[in-house]
Parts: sequence; structure tokens; C-alpha cells
Amino acid sequence: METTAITMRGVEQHQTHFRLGPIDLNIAEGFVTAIVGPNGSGKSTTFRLLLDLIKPTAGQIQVLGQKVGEGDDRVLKQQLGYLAEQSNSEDDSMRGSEKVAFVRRWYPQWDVNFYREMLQLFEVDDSLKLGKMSKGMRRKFELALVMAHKPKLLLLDEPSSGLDPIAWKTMIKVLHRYMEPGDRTIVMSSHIVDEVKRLADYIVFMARGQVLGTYEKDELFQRWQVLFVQTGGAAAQLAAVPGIVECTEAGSGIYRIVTEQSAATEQALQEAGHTITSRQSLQLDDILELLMRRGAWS
Ligand SMILES: Nc1ncnc2c1ncn2[C@@H]1O[C@H](COP(=O)(O)OP(=O)(O)OP(=O)(O)O)[C@@H](O)[C@H]1O
Repeated sequence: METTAITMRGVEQHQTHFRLGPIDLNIAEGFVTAIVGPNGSGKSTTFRLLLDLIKPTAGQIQVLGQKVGEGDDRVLKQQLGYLAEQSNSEDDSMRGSEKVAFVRRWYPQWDVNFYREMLQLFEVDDSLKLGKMSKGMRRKFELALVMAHKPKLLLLDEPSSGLDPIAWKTMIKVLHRYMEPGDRTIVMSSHIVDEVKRLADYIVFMARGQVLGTYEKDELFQRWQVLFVQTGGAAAQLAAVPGIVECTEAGSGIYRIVTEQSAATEQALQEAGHTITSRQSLQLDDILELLMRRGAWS
């Protein structure tokens, strides 16, 4: 694998009603990784651990080559940008421009032109008080705010929450452009299938505080397929076919097969004399559901 921007080793975080981990995770530098999982699966908790906003109960975390929670992390923090899931209501009475004046002092590399350009693209007026901005407007402002120092690692917790479809498209464009230099990394959580499809290079599935797996996006969609198969009555032979995750009878000797190794499954089906009548890609949420079911969690 490529150089890692983030490494988590045996990381656990215990709360009264929630346990995260143990998590072992590598996130590649120079790519977009999307963390996908149901509500309460631990995505935001993971972000907070990476930023040292909460401490792990066990394990070690490295971000951009530095151990989190050890030594002077000022230089590391200047290389990070974090968009929290929810706005901080304590900032409501501040104007956008006042918030910027406050934040930019921490970042010597703050790029005022880039910030202005983003406000223009998103059509945001930063002279408004943050509490007076609409939800989407504030989200766009905050996105510009966390990107203006051009961090090497951008952590975005549900970035498109509250954005209208036009603003959403602008955000996708902005993030694609952000990745162009090749040495930047984005880790984002998202519930929007289309967003993950358009932006992510890698997908990390999470559920109930556990990482279910990390997958290269194109390979994931290529491997996970639904095949409709005419068995000619020899359905029992399907049990020996590799990669099958689910198999249901669809009527008239046709079986609906979900596979996570489409190439191997198709080859074995053909060698056994079965006919594949059609195939479809599986959606991201269906893959997550099947992975969760396999973990016997749902
Ligand atoms: N079944 C549950 N019922 C109520 N709260 C839960 C449950 N599971 C987890 N939580 C809460 O969720 C928190 C962990 O979730 P976290 O915010 O990290 O998840 P998330 O994946 O970001 O969720 P979301 O998609 O809703 O933003 C824990 O602090 C815990 O309090």
C-alpha cells in the first residue's frame, strides 16, 4: 500500500454506553477515504480520536507520521483541517469574518485568496453572524474556513449535511480540485451513496464501533455483484461455488446470487455449466448491510 496518512493500532475507546474498537486501520496518503456506517457506529468518535479531542482507552494512533497525544503537536495541527459534524453554537454571535480573523492566527500558511474564492463559489457572505446564516450557508462557510490553510489532511464529518443539490455539486468540484496537487488526503464520513461514489478512492465500512473492512472503491464495486443464474436444476452444486454471500431462488430454475468475488464466482459457475442470465452492481448500502449481516450484528 501507499504511504499512510493515518495508522491506528489496537485503538479502543470506552464510553458508558458505547465501545469503539479495537480498531486497526491504515489510511493512504494522497487519496480520499470515505468512512461509511450506520448512525452511532463510531465515525465521529474516530475523528475526535485522530484530533486528540478525546483519548483512546487503549492503542496507538499516528497521524502524518506523528504519534497523537505525545509531545508538541502544534506543527501537526497546522497540517490538519477538521469539519465537525455539528456547528459550535458558542460561535453564533460572531460574524463569519470575525471567526476567520480569530482562526487564521493559528495558521501561517492561511491563503486569503483561496478562502475568498471559496466563499465566492459557495455564494457565502461572511459579514453575517454565524447564528443568522442558514444551515447550508453555515456549512459552506465552515468548509471554506477549514480548507483555507490548505491542510495536508482534511477530516470532514458529513460535509454535505444541509447542502442543497447545487451547493453539493460545488462541494464535490471543490474537493476534487483540492486533491489535484496529489499530496493531500481527505478522510470523510458520509451517508450519501452518490457522494462516496464520486469522491472516494477507498471506503472504510464501520458498524457498532468496529471496522468491517477497507476496500478500494472500484475493486469493491467490481467484486460485489448480483448474478442471476440458470442452474438447469442442479442448484445443490452452487454450494461449492466460491464468493457467494447470498443465494435465493428467483423462480423458474433461476437463482439470484450475491457474490463478493464476481470473477471467481462467474468462472466457477461457467465451469459447472450454469448460465448467467444477467448481472448488476450492488449499491454501497446493500454491501454494508451484507457485511453487517455476516458479522451477525443485525
Ligand atoms: N444504539 C445506540 N443508541 C443510542 N446511542 C448510541 C447507540 N450506539 C451508539 N450510540 C452513541 O453514539 C456515539 C458514537 O457514535 P458516533 O457519534 O461516533 O457515531 P457516528 O458513526 O458518527 O454516528 P452518526 O452517523 O449518527 O453521526 C456514542 O457516544 C454513543 O453514545
